[in-house]
Amino acid sequence: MRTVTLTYPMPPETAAQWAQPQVVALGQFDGLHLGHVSVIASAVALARKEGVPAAVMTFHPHPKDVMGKGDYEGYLTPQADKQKLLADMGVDILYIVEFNEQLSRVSPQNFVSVMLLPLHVITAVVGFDFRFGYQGEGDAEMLSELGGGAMNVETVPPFLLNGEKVSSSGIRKSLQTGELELANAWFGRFYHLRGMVGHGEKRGRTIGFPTANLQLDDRFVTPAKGVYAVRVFYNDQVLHGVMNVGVKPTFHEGVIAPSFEVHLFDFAGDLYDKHLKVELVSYIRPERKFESIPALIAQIGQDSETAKQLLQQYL
Ligand SMILES: Cc1cc2nc3c(=O)[nH]c(=O)nc-3n(C[C@H](O)[C@H](O)[C@H](O)COP(=O)(O)O)c2cc1C
Ligand SMILES: Nc1ncnc2c1ncn2[C@@H]1O[C@H](COP(=O)(O)OP(=O)(O)O)[C@@H](O)[C@H]1O
Repeated sequence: MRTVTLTYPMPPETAAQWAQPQVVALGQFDGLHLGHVSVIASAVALARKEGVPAAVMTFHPHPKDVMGKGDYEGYLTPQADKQKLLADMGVDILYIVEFNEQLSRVSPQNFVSVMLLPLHVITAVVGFDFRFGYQGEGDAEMLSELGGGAMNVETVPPFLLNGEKVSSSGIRKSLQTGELELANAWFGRFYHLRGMVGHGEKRGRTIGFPTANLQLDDRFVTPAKGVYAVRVFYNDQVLHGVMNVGVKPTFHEGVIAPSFEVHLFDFAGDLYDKHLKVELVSYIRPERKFESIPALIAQIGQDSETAKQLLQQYL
């Protein structure tokens, strides 16, 4: 897959370089959940049928990150993850349009005439609720009108799971309230975090549970505070473990930034500065303050047993 960064307005030489008959799926696609997958799979299938490249056009940073008041809660699939997942889906070209104040003011007309038609897009594939252009004035119907005869528009209906519409906002809410099962079902895979192992407070080893403290690679959506059964990808190995997301109220009175710490089963070794991918398989319990350190140790022991049971099916 080729990844191409575009800015508005697209310079003619850039358009000339990438202009070719192509099918383009348009959208933010943060999460690449089952709904997004159905839009992108439709685009890939259409492109294969027409014998042209399958492209995705998305925006970065997330419009809410740019337009909000600094309250954006992060990405479900940061850029690097998005690229990998899209390549795995058979996408040939990923256009990342730089989102900024200027782009937010572009009319639907100008977006289509400056960013789509010069690329010779033959079909644009969008989800049923796709909006574009200044204040979201444009929808699929307008996209089709503005494309004139040059560009078809295919609209993909909502993807339902147990009668509910799969959505990024629903996934964010589920992750933040500990409804991990629902979030994972809507993703069609396990939610994961990625990061380098940094130094913590060096207490873990003294209580019999060393924990690798993750410094996240990007601004991931923070899942609910608490304990998770996790699968950890380290080099070529898949290891099982238990993760605590939280502020360690047993040891800290004030508010500290949440930490993401993983205790790996059947592992001994140095993980500092190593890169881990951590898949969140099950939510076990909320984080809480313990009256004593032995009580916390006993609970972590129980959490580990629970996690081992839950992860058994993935051995
Ligand atoms: C499975 C697990 C569950 C945990 N649960 C809690 C908890 O409920 N409350 C709490 O204050 N700390 C909890 N912790 C965090 C420990 O307090 C922390 O791992 C320990 O203080 C070591 O921190 P360090 O790695 O920074 O040295 C948990 C840690 C693990 C691995
Ligand atoms: N089973 C294990 N799970 C996680 N980390 C381990 C394990 N065994 C050894 N380690 C190492 O120990 C470190 C964690 O020890 P800990 O005392 O909790 O220190 P820190 O507070 O710096 O995280 C990890 O970063 C890793 O290098």
